[in-house]
Amino acid sequence: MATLIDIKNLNLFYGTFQALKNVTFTIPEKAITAFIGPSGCGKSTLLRTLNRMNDMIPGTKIDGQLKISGTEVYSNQVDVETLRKKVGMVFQQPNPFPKSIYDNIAYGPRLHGITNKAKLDEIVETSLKSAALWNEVKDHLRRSAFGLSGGQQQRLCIARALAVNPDILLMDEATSALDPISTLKIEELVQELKNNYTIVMVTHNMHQAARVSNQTVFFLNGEVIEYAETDKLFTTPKDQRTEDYISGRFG
Ligand SMILES: Nc1ncnc2c1ncn2[C@@H]1O[C@H](COP(=O)(O)OP(=O)(O)OP(=O)(O)O)[C@@H](O)[C@H]1O
Repeated sequence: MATLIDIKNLNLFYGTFQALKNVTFTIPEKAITAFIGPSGCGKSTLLRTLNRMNDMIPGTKIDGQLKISGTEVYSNQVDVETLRKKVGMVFQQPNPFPKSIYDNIAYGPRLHGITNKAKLDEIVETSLKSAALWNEVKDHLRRSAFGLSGGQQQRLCIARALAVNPDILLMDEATSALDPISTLKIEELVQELKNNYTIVMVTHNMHQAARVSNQTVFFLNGEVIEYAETDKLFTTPKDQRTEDYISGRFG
């Protein structure tokens, strides 16, 4: 699998607190990479560096290399709007806009200058189909997104991210607020999406990482302890700390 994201000696500080320490690994394209580790180990921080969401946190300092498709993400030349279009994000709590289902999906494309109704209709349909939601909502696209169930809202948020045609989808514990059936649906959906997108997911749920991902990265105290194919990491971890974590001895 070709490398899409190349991280080398990445350090991140919140003020004087160092949240990421010398992080080095690569993320392959069109695969699912899971970040696991105990609370506070830096998983979400690293995820947010990938589309520069940390830029919004005052006092954040970052050094080292973070390249996506060979381009340094933290270079002055990078247009953050364009970066965030290419690197979409789905959060823990479904966060649809207070708008109709249709307008939630059309929001991003409109922002990027698409006004043609037929084109928007097509994007809405394709995105909802890709997020496995179309059949459930196609007859009431003008209804408020708030009328959907939590699991449907999360698939709507995935559809909204897909509508601007990203390469990468970041998922920050995107199923932790959902019931088991909705979680399973999203896990199945993510398996489909990896055919066309590179997925990076933070999960607290080791079973989910083991079920869904191709690669797993184990973090502890801001450091990458182990990075391996998911099967290998869960069956024959190389580091004792990984073994202790996956066997439930801490965290
Ligand atoms: N905005 C912030 N300002 C200061 N410190 C922060 C900020 N965000 C996170 N941290 C600290 O950085 C460390 C890493 O946090 P992060 O949220 O990345 O961990 P995490 O592994 O995703 O945790 P969790 O699984 O609980 O979400 C923690 O010690 C946290 O307290």
